[in-house]
Amino acid sequence: MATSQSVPALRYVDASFSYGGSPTLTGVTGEVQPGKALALIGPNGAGKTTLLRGILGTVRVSGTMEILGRGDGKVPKGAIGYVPQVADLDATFPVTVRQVVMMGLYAELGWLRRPGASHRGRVDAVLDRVGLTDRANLRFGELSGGQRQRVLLARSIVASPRMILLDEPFNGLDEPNREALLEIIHSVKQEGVAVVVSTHDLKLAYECCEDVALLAGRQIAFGPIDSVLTPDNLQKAYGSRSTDEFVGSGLEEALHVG
Ligand SMILES: Nc1ncnc2c1ncn2[C@@H]1O[C@H](COP(=O)(O)OP(=O)(O)OP(=O)(O)O)[C@@H](O)[C@H]1O
Repeated sequence: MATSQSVPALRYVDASFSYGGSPTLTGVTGEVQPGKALALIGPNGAGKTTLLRGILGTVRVSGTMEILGRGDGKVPKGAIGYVPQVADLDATFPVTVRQVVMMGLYAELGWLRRPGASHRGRVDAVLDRVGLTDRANLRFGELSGGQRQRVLLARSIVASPRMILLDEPFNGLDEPNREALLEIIHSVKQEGVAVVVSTHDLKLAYECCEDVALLAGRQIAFGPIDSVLTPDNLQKAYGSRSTDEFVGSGLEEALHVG
């Protein structure tokens, strides 16, 4: 878990992100302190996932990007937890909930992947934390979508990361699962973990994030949520698109504020 409040967990200055050709996302400047959360907000194709991939080192980044105080991309094993947008696990794959969470320790376990009692204890503790102890031996595919999302979050935090990246984690979740996920995010923040979450859900941003990066192929604005999510900035990001598709997300209300 994080120990220093002075070194940002993530800091980038005029960073650009590309898949090899011309940049997909440009002009990104901002930082996330340990124990704080940043929401990445923007329309489809804005570059939210791309920015997360930049942190993970799977897309090309130019400009400055420092992760946990390092600018060389050499992040300690297990220091970043990741919950992808689309589950990277086939729900029909015969693997138990406990095994899925254990995957979060693979970097520590090495290629033999032989967990000891302490690894099993950590998996049990994190399953308890996400409220799924009684589901531990079920097949992953037998769980509801929201429960699966909680398992994937458990997998991302079992190695005690210093930063977690969540790609649209609340898509399609019902209220109890949404609440459960929010509570876990709040509790890991209290332990000093930095959180970066891509979301279309502005309410979520208000509920758990201090800062927002508003993106639309470039960074429109970065900073405290109230100063970024202004009608003017949202219009810049979303243009003249109908707000119908955002009903319930908080965007429609935000665009009509003031
Ligand atoms: N592997 C890839 N190779 C090339 N271009 C890609 C790749 N993945 C995404 N892109 C492009 O990068 C741009 C940004 O996509 P990205 O997935 O980062 O947007 P997003 O803001 O996360 O969108 P959404 O809200 O729909 O998930 C899009 O134009 C997309 O087509």
